[in-house]
Amino acid sequence: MVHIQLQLQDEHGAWLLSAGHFNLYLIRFVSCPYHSPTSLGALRSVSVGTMSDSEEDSRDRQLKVVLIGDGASGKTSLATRFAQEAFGKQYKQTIGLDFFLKRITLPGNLNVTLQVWDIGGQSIGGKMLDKYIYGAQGVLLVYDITNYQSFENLEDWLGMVKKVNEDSDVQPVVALVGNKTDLEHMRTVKADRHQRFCQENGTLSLFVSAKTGDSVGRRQRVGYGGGTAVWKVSRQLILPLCNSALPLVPKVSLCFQRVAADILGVKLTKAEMEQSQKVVRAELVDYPHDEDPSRQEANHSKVCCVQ
Ligand SMILES: Nc1nc2c(ncn2[C@@H]2O[C@H](COP(=O)(O)OP(=O)(O)OP(=O)(O)O)[C@@H](O)[C@H]2O)c(=O)[nH]1
Repeated sequence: MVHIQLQLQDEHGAWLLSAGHFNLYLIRFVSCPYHSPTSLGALRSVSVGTMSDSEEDSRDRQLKVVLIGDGASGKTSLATRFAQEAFGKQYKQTIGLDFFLKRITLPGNLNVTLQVWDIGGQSIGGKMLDKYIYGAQGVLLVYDITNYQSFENLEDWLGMVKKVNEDSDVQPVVALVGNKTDLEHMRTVKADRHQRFCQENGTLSLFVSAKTGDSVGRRQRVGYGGGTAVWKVSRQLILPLCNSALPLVPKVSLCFQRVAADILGVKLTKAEMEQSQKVVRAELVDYPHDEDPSRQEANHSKVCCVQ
């Protein structure tokens, strides 16, 4: 086992990443020009050493999770909410990709370091996308519930994930993430379209708001899609929730936690799910489908969220 210490700075000298015990594929990443130099700066240092068996036993598990989906669907916001509990209103397009690291603990005191690869929406036509996705154990397919096109384009994003993994025995855990649920009143992608996509493609199903950190609006029964032989989908996690009298909604951090747990085959109990989530009630205002949501701006104040 090789122990690697990496330190990366952006072009302004801010630390992007400083951590050890990385897998070898990240080293490949560093040594190849996968990244636009404008968003990933200098590699500060690399040290390589060996690790004993006992050290290896006690080390954190490392998981690579990629966020993909159209530009402005909220991938960076989700990653920032997860890693830094922060949200920025201003849109700054991700060029290439950005990294986030966060350590989480799963049941059984299992420490997991998630490497979150936030892939810019413009990468869909680019040459590097397959390389960014390669090796990911988890894939969050993100769309904006108020932007139907961002949902439609998921076929292309998922197609790329399938292509990258076509020769692989182990398939990534894929989650469909409907973001911006705080804008429920502007929703253009119906929840049943979302669920159908999950069933057809065997993905996990999540609704979130990077802005609030929660899922708000229509109370969402968290569930898995129907599953196919192609995708690795564990149903263990969801059963307790499906049986729950009160459907629950996840916090952003729980989405990442659930994907990590599913990758590692760890079962989260209902109590563990509830620990990191708030149930949010919202009064809904339903509009005719053919109405342009932008014309509904004046009615936004009718939506009231009670926590
Ligand atoms: N209301 C609301 N706005 C959000 C939410 N998530 C993101 N946004 C906003 O949507 C815009 C785009 O968010 P980003 O996170 O930069 O989107 P992205 O998918 O990373 O975009 P690319 O870098 O182009 O791929 C920003 O103005 C965010 O503030 C959300 O949950 N609710």
